[in-house]
Amino acid sequence: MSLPTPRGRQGDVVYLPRSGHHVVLGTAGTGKTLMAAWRAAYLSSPDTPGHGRTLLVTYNKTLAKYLEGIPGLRVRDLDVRTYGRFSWHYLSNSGLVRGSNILGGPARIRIIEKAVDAVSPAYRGSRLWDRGPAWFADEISWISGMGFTELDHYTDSERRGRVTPLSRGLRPVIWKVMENYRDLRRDAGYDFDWDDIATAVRERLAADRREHLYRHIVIDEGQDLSPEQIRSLVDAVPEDGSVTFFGDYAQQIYGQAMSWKSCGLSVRRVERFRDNLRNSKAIADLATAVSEMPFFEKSDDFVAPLAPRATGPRPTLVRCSGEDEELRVVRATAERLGRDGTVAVIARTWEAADHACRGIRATRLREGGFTWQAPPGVYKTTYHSAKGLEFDAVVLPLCGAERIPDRDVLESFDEKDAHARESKLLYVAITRARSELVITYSGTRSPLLPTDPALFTEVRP
Ligand SMILES: Nc1ncnc2c1ncn2[C@@H]1O[C@H](COP(=O)(O)OP(=O)(O)OP(=O)(O)O)[C@@H](O)[C@H]1O
Repeated sequence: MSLPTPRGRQGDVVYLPRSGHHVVLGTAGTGKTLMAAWRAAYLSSPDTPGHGRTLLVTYNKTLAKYLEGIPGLRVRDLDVRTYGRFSWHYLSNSGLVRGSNILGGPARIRIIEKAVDAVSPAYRGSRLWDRGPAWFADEISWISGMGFTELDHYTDSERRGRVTPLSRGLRPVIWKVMENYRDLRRDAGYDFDWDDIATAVRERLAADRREHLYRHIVIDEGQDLSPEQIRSLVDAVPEDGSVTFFGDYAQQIYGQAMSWKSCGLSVRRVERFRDNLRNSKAIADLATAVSEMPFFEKSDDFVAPLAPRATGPRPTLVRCSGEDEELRVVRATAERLGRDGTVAVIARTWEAADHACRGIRATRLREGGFTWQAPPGVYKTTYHSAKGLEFDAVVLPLCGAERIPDRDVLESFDEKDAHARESKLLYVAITRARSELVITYSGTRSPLLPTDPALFTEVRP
């Protein structure tokens, strides 16, 4: 099957000028991923004047694999990559990374914890140390993502992405933790982590006299790349090349909270997609209600959606007497819906997704596994990894207040920040469903779910 033909504004976006920078914002399900694919295919096609090798880049591996599988994208001059893969390859080809010496995941958190232990005795009594290592990891990611190389840049910056402001007086202390972490990391044999690698890419590009590998870069889910990552992509194309950025700020789930405006993109006008072509009206109404909750932070880049035309049943909210009953409902519902179409059980964590699907056949979508024309069946994934994908039906299990917002996030951030972050994830998860959505909970339902009874059909098993 080939790509659906662009409609209306979509066609204008595919054929935007072949040089310069372009920004396309759109709400969920408006065709950004498809048009990113179309644009990348157009820019790399030998029939296009000014064509050249093109990179289609996105944040998460599952989406990159999904894009790779689109038939129209299997062409010689087009590479589909995650940002991590692009940056690693570039530095590796330049001899600047050895093997896999880029730090990430729990090992990074452990080193940050050691850095906190090393710095904290000099500032005994500070409330800063009440924060968990995940909070420090997030702050260090933010500093790296902004590309700050001097303390002054950090102390003078407006710290976006936190509902609760972070006092400027504490920033030199956090900077010390970051420096200490980087020293410890180097001692452990790691030159970079996945956040500061972008600055290394930029530094290398500035000194690189070789011909540019890519003439055009198309970015999907651009809101999840840090400003420094976007700047590195802008630096990676020649002057007669192009960067096209597609994004949705309502789905910004990686904490950077910065607009494309701070990313080195200079554009004449911003294109906006408002027609949701994925969700039924009832599902889109629920997503809109989530985005209208008081803690859901909306930036200037938020695009108000138009109500979709597709009809479908209202989302079902199943109130269960306990977790055992809830899991029985989730498994039976997923098996029933998976007979005729694709159904994803999307949970907040991998542990919850595996738990919810225990005993049934479900394909785990961790680093791929979901293709352009996936067959009917049950798929399981997390809110983060479902990014960019879509399914005929979605089941969101374990949506009680005990689990959503996530406990670890609540412990690491204060309640306002935690709710702002977690409601974006919930928004992403809800908007993955084309026509059917089932949400289950036991105990008290999550405070992140809207309370308007008109949005759901509420049932007990
Ligand atoms: N021109 C079109 N013709 C037919 N279907 C379309 C068209 N454009 C988009 N769609 C359909 O709309 C749905 C959403 O498209 P897509 O995944 O590209 O949206 P998106 O904006 O990237 O969404 P999200 O940001 O929520 O992941 C898909 O099912 C896609 O096939």
